Amino acid sequence: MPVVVTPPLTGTASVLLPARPEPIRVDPSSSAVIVIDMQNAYASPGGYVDLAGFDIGGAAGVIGRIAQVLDVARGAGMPVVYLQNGWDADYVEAGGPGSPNWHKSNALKTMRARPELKGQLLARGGWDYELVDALAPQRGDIRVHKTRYSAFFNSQLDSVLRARGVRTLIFVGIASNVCVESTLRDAFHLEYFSVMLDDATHHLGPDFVHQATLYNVEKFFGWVSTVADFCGSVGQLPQGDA
Ligand SMILES: C/C(=C/NC(N)=O)C(=O)O
Repeated sequence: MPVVVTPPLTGTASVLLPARPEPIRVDPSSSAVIVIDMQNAYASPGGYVDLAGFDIGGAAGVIGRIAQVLDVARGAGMPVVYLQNGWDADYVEAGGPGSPNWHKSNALKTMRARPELKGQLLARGGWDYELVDALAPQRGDIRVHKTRYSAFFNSQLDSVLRARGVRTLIFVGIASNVCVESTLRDAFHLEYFSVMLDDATHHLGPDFVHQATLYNVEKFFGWVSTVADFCGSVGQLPQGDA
C-alpha cells in the first residue's frame, strides 16, 4: 500500500493533500474542481429540494466553504467546472414514463403532486436551475449541463476534462449521496483520481447516507479530504491574480 498516492501527469508544482486513506499529490495543471449542482434547486430556500421536503439546513455553510475552495483553486490556476442539473423548459430531456428518471425524480414527482409548480423546477432558464448567487462563475470557469445524476452521462464533462489533461478531480457540491457519488463513481471507471471534500458537500436524506458515501469513497472509489486541508495545501502554491 503506497504511503502517498501520485496520479500520472503530476508535475513539480504539486502539493501533498492530506486525505483518507492516504495523502494524495495534487498538481493544479492536471486537476480540476468539480462543483456539483450548486443551484437554487439544491441550496436555496424555496428551491426544488426544499419544496420536496428535504432538509437544506446544511446548505448555507457548504456554500461558504465551497467559495473558499474556489478562491484557492482559481488562485493556483486550477480549473473550476460547474455542473448544472436539469432539463429543457418542456422537460423533454427528463424523459417520459418510459424513463426511470420520470418515476424517480423528486422534482418531477413534486410537480406532478403540485401542478402549480409545473415548469418551475430544474427547468433551464428559470431561477431554480440557476447557480446560487454566492457561487457565481468567474472568468475562465467552465459550465457543463447535465440531465441525470452522474455528470459524466450524456454530457461534455469527460471531453472538457480530457482536453485539458485533467486526471485528478476535487469534488464539492450537493448532494453527496446522489449526484456527487454518482459522478465520482463514474470518474473512477473513467480512470480519474477523485477527492471528495467532506465539509464542502451536503447530503439529501438522513445523516447516515453522507457517512455511507464517505465510506464508499474512502474505501472503494477515491479519497476524502477537508476544506481546511485543501486550502492549507493548495493555498501554498504560487497564487496568480485569478
Ligand atoms: C435527488 C436529486 C439529487 N441531485 C443531486 N444534485 O444530487 C435530484 O436531482 O433529484
